[in-house]
Amino acid sequence: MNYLRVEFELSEDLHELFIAELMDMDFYGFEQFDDKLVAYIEKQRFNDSNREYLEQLVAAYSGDSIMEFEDIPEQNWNQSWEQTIQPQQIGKFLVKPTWSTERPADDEIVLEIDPKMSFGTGYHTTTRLVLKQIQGMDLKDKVILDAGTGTGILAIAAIKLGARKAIGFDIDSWSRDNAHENSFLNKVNDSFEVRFGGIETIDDHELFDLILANINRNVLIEILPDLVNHLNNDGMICLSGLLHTDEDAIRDRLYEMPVQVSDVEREEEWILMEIQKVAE
Ligand SMILES: C[S@@+](CC[C@H](N)C(=O)[O-])C[C@H]1O[C@@H](n2cnc3c(N)ncnc32)[C@H](O)[C@@H]1O
Repeated sequence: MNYLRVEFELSEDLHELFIAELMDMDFYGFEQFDDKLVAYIEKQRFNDSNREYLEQLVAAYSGDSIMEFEDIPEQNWNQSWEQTIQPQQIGKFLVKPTWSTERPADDEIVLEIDPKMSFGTGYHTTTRLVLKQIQGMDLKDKVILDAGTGTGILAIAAIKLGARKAIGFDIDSWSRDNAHENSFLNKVNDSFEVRFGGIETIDDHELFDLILANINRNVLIEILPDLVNHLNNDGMICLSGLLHTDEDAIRDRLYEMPVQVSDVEREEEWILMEIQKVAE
């Protein structure tokens, strides 16, 4: 499979906004520099109308700045991608690729994540927000749903915090394979089941103590009623992938559902909303 590398000459303050737009268009990996944003997409997912849309976006936000396209053969992709992935400490987690020799501190929980093409290196603020939110939770024996699992990083973290079982689903086949690989790398494959598809892969009778969903506003708004239906009594949802401008739309959507917003965490442009089930 071939990939397209798109380089945007773009000041840093516009990166988060563009990343949100690009994620909606199925772009995956992002590299951020002071004055440049680089994004990757499977070539077959990119067509002329995507290109036109990007041109309009760039024109609207950064005048006549430059956008460059480059084809990347798959073989080179992994090499160049791997070089950009460095270990990262996020709260009590050390997120690292297998090729890094960094050693964890005694009390750190290691998440070995080889991201390849899947989103979820821990570098993105939306992933970090969830990891920080769950690190202090008592997840012993809990059952977790990870909606839009990507690399599987959130499900793997939850299991390492004591969860008994996690189910992750993703509509992207590369993510499905990568989450599966990462479940073996972290030796949680007995407790982590990865499903290929959307919320319909979860049977009506399957209930969860904690649902983690780092996707994006439109998908979350669509699947929120299903997520709430799959919550145990006292269950909780962490929604991420939301910009602070999305908060009202999510609150409107929750209206008349048996839940309440119990916390909102903010970092840069992004928010995490923690939602708690309440007795009906
Ligand atoms: C922002 S990434 C999050 C990945 C990972 N959970 C993390 O926190 O780093 C969103 C993921 O959701 C997946 N996704 C997008 N729309 C989806 C949908 N309708 N159902 C399931 N997964 C979806 C994408 O393929 C992508 O892997």
